[in-house]
Amino acid sequence: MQQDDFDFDPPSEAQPATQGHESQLQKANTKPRPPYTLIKGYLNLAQQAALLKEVETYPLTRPEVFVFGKHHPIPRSQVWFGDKGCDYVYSGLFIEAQPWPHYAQKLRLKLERDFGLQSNGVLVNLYANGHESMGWHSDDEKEIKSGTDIASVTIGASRDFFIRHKQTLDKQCLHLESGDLLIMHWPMQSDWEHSLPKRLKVEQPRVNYTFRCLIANYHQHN
Ligand SMILES: O=C(O)CCC(=O)C(=O)O
Ligand SMILES: [Fe+2]
Repeated sequence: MQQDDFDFDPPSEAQPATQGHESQLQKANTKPRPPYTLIKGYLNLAQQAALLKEVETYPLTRPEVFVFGKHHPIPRSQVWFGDKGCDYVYSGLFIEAQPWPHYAQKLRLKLERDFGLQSNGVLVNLYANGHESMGWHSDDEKEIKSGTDIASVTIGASRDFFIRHKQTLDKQCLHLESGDLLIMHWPMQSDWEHSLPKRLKVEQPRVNYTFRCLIANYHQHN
């Protein structure tokens, strides 16, 4: 065992704090409820620190998107790590998979061990401060494998995360803090959108990892 492996290997003791899809409350409530599981404090401080340090080595970029006839840099920076053949088209941008860094890979294996989460790629977003954000969207790209969940891990600054039903516009706000894990269960992306609004008072950076399972080689065949 490598010395730096110690802190990702023990099984997690964290328990689900909120189960978006199974609570008694939900059964009694007729309003649509997003199918998610929120696990507060999933990662301990050492795990968070290891990931934050690793982020400094990531080849983050700030691609431009074409909206309303103009090019705009996205209001955050990002990188996509994935297995061979797991390239991704996200916000209309083709992103080639970069090889997995050490701790991002360890986190992927931990999620698989703790929850049986299947993933072959992770999108990492860095929000330098509360001026950076992500607009309403669903992670419903065609290359995402049907039936798979999306796991989102937050490190750094706490931020509000909104979830909104596409038809009823019912809205929920989750306050995501460093170390929290949010699992968005299939088929949440078909009925719900999510966003990370600006919070101008936030001065610290936040990093978010969203683990996804793609159909391998999708862009070679489509
Ligand atoms: O930063 C977040 O919590 C959201 C990230 C997200 O929605 C995405 O990467 O698709
Ligand atoms: Fe998303």
